[in-house]
Amino acid sequence: MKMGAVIVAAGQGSRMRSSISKQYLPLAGKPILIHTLSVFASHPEIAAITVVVPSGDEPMVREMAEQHGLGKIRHIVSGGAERQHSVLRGLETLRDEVDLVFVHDAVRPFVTHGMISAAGEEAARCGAAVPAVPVKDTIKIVGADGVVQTTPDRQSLWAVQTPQAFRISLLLKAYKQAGRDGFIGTDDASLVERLGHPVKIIMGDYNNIKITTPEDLEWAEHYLERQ
Ligand SMILES: Nc1ccn([C@@H]2O[C@H](COP(=O)(O)OP(=O)(O)OP(=O)(O)O)[C@@H](O)[C@H]2O)c(=O)n1
Ligand SMILES: C[C@](O)(CO)[C@H](O)COP(=O)(O)O
Repeated sequence: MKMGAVIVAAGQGSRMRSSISKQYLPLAGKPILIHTLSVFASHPEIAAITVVVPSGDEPMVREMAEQHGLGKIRHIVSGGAERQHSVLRGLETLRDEVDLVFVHDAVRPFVTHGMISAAGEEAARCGAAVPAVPVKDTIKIVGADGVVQTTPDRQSLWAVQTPQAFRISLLLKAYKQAGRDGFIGTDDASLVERLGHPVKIIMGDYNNIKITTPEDLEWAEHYLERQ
C-alpha cells in the first residue's frame, strides 16, 4: 500500500499573536514546519509529501525544505480559508499517487514514527484511524448564558490529534459529501464519520500538542531541552 502525507501549514496562527505565521516560528533553532516535515520525510513507508502553505509562500517553503535536505516533498500548494479547504487542496495532489494518506497539522512537531506507523496500520485494516488521548479534566457542556447544561461521562471523551490516516478514496468521498452538504468540521475524521464509516481511535500522546498560543511554544522549547 503506497502511503503519502498532506501537511497543512496554511493557517494564519492568529492565536499566536506573532508577526510571522506560527508554522515558521523557530523551535530549537529550526522552523516548526521543518521539525514536522523531517519526521514524515524520514519515515521509511512515506513515499510522497504535499505541503499546503499560505498563497505566495510556495517558493520560500521549497527553499526551506531544500536547505534542510528534505526529500519526498512532491507538491507545495496554496491553502484555503478554512483548514478543511487546505486539506482538500492537498488531497487532490495525491489522489493518483497513493492508496493511504496521513493528514497532519504542521504545528504538531512532536509526531513520531511510532504514531505514524500505528495510525497507518489501523487505517490499512479499517479505512480510517485517528490518534487521541483520554481527557483528564471533567468536561461541561455550557449554554450561551454561561450555565452548565450537562456533564458528559468522561469515560467516553477523547481529545483527538493528528496524524489522521485514511484510505485516500474514502477520505475524498467524505470530502465530496461534506462539500455537497456545506459541512465544515474541525478534523478530517468527522467528515468520514458523517458517511457512517467507522473511525478507529488509536492511542495518541499527550506530548503531541498543537502549538496554538505563545504558552504552547514555551512548553515546546522546554520539552525539546529535556529530550
Ligand atoms: N485555512 C487553514 C487553517 C489552518 N491550517 C493549518 O491547520 C493546522 C491547525 O490549525 P490551527 O492550529 O488552528 O492553525 P491556525 O488556523 O493557523 O491558527 P489560529 O486559529 O490561531 O489562527 C495548522 O497547521 C494550520 O497551518 C491550514 O492549513 N489552512
Ligand atoms: C485537526 C485537529 O488537530 C484535531 O485536534 C484540530 O481540530 C485542528 O485545529 P483547529 O484549531 O480546529 O483548526
